[in-house]
Amino acid sequence: MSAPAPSPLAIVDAEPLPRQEEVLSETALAFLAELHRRFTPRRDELLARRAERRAEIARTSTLDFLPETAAIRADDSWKVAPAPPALEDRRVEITGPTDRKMTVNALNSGAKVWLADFEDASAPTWENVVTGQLNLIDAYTRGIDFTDERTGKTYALRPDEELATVVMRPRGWHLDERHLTDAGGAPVPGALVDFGLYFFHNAKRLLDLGKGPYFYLPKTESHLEARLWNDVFVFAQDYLGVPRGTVRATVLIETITAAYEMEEILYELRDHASGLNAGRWDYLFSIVKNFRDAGPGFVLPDRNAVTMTAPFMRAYTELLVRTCHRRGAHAIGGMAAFIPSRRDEEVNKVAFEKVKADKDREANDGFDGSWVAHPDLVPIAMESFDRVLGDRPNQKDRLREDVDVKAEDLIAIGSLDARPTYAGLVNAVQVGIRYIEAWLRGLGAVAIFNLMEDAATAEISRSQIWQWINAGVVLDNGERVTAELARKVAAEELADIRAEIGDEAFTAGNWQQAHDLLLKVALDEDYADFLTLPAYQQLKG
Ligand SMILES: CC(=O)SCCNC(=O)CCNC(=O)[C@H](O)C(C)(C)COP(=O)(O)OP(=O)(O)OC[C@H]1O[C@@H](n2cnc3c(N)ncnc32)[C@H](O)[C@@H]1OP(=O)(O)O
Ligand SMILES: O=CC(=O)O
Repeated sequence: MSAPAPSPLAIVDAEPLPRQEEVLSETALAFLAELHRRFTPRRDELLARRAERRAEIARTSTLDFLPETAAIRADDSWKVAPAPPALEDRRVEITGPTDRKMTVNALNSGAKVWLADFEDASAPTWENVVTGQLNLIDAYTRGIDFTDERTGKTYALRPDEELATVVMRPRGWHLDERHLTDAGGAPVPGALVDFGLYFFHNAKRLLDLGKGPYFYLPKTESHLEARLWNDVFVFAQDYLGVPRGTVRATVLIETITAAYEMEEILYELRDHASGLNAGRWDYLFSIVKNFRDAGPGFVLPDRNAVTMTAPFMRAYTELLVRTCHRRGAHAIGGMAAFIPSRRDEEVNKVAFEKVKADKDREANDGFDGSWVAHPDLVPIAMESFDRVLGDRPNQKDRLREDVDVKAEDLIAIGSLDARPTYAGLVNAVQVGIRYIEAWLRGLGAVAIFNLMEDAATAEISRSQIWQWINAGVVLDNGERVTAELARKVAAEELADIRAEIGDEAFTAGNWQQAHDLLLKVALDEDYADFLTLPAYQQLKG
């Protein structure tokens, strides 16, 4: 029996955008409708499984490798598909949102790869969702060059061969796109919208350019979610008549549950997998979120005091490199949050030193490449990886058979010496308010106190406040963290911001709203799974 015709999707509650018909064409929408019809029910089931698993963690306060997939882990015979030429050498990857300027700057940055971000570095306004897709199409058709009317600066792409390879990051499974609904009024998952539009418009064009439709998959919590992505890829390739195996996906290992299923995730995606990435910030968020009520042994100190050399973080990255190389996949390092400043030499010096130390460690540990958040950091990371890789495109031959990570090593959180501080609480509140305010203005990534902040880093801040209150943490100054203390600190921060930027700018911004939202997601007993879920309800556009 043939499948029923896809229900038409409606664009709802959205002002028309210039050139939107180029992205939201009839044929593209029919493809999205088909993706939605086939895969959203399974997405819904998998979200329900997430909740069951979290309930299990709340009951047991532990995690282990899965007994039912032991045979996959024990089987030495399988490998992932060989990397396509454009993804053989990934020694430096720059990340960032897909606005027009960032698109040109990232492609020109000298990095091997650009993670074009529709996820944590992008607030999902309809405009960002649609024009981000247009910018990528314009980049591939070489129609993106422009002059910034505000500054008069002109932006033009360098010749083809020097451009970074794009690996596009769609939204995670949990976020819906409220501006696209089916006949029953149900929204289409943002992941399918972002993936679908990008794949539909660019897959063939990218093949003609000698590249391909490459993706970063965020916030995956299990190998079953990876299986869903694999099925989406198979269907999408067949639909467009593109050979199976053309898509390549790099999975972010950035949830604590996925860390126990790295092998299985690669196995599910083996015909489409090209690597794993150590998404450290979401990983910390996931640890706090999942063990938020597991007692004092799971309380993390101040966010900025948890470094990649903490034993449980090291266990995670070592296992990731070992797993990838055993299976022929690239292991890609994470984001050092220090941002340089073209105006402040001292800030620059600190950023360069910190990023160099981070990238040196990753290169020495066997990673094949790593992320930077800013073009001025590309040469720093390049040097770290050039030193170790030389002329080789990667170091997948370093199998790291010396690595032996046990289940308990990944959650040995109590092994840290540092304890939460009052300054850490203040910083969490400051970052939370300032980040949410920017997000409500449509900015998904911002520099705050010379650190890159995005949805993942802000999630850690608000979750730590929640956890510290729940665990009755006593800070270094002797104060117990309570909801009242958090409210007092937030009120002080709001007053400080008003004094800093003046009444006019304060009123023009979303500061009170951001303050209220932060307190909601940090204090509500009913912990929101993602801060972007309630924030999206309030996002205009
Ligand atoms: C945990 C995770 O998920 S990490 C991945 C998600 N996060 C990100 O991708 C963050 C990426 N980084 C950024 O968005 C930016 O670097 C920010 C917001 C942190 C700082 O940006 P700015 O304040 O514009 O920095 P700054 O003023 O120093 O920028 C200098 C120039 O570099 C450009 N630039 C800065 N970062 C980037 C980037 N990541 N990609 C491309 N260009 C960039 C700016 O556009 C600017 O260009 P211009 O000179 O033509 O105007
Ligand atoms: O997405 C990356 C992370 O560090 O989080």
